[in-house]
Amino acid sequence: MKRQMLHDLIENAGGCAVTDGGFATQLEKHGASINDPLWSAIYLIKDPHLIKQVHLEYLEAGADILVTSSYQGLSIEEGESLLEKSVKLAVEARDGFWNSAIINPGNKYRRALVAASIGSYGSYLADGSEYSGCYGPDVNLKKLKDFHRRRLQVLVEAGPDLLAFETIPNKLEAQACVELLEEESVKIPSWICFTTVDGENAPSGESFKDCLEALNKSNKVDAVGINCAPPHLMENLICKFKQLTKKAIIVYPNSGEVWDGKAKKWLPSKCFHDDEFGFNATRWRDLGAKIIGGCCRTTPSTIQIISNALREKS
Ligand SMILES: C[S+](C)CC[C@H](N)C(=O)O
Ligand SMILES: N[C@@H](CCS)C(=O)O
Ligand SMILES: [Zn+2]
Repeated sequence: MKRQMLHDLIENAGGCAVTDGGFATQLEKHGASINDPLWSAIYLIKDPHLIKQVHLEYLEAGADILVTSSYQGLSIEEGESLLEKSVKLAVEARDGFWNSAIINPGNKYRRALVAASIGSYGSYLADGSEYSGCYGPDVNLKKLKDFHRRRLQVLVEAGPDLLAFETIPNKLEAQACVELLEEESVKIPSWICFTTVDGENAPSGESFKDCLEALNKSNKVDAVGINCAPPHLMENLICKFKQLTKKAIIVYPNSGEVWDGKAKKWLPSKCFHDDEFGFNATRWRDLGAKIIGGCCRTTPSTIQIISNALREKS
């Protein structure tokens, strides 16, 4: 049953599954220029092969979940077909990789799931507000639902295994996402991830207790957690979320660099190097995280280290 897919994956992975790392970051490692309102989705037009290659690199590194390149961008005419294409490319990468893996007697991989990325309204605004939570007085629940509805419909129609709401910075948008999942009768699992700056609250200043209220009440939400926040904040947040929800907890932090929304670049800050992700991933798992990966400024080598650490016999 589709609804069970995410929980089955977690169980098959021994209680903690690995999601992939920064998608745009890895595109950039290949020389891509993503300084565009569509962000990584621009490569759906410019170079779809590169999109598939990045997915394959994350699969090789041990990712159990691929997040599609649909984080930003439906604001252009061909937006709908691009969204479909983002799912198709990830599914093709997954299927090709899996068909080769299973004929290998020493296969150590699991069949990965494809999660359709739905970035926050703030990411579309491209003003850094996915890290501030400040959408201004004109943004209400209806506006956020109107913004997300069509993209959600098109992505679900394209046939991913699950939906990944990413970098949600406030309670209102979390509520909009849940209401849409209910209204659209979405049958596949979903996760909703928040950003945070202080490691205690959502960027808007609202408590995670408040932000999680609507999510906890809905059986359309399978996992909740944090993405694209500094890794040193994860321990405290996992403990906090354990008190606030019975849902599976997911963390996929960035490297610790901070996004400057005006200058459009990552600024150095308190970072984890790849080798620190291994030990920390085992800590996060032991504290109760059920899905662990990386976000911006992490790469397949980060995911390889996480995957190796989580699969080592303890
Ligand atoms: C994950 S953030 C760094 C994505 C980019 C941002 N929304 C922008 O368009 O500038
Ligand atoms: N899935 C997106 C998230 C950005 S915060 C990416 O990895 O580029
Ligand atoms: Zn990120």
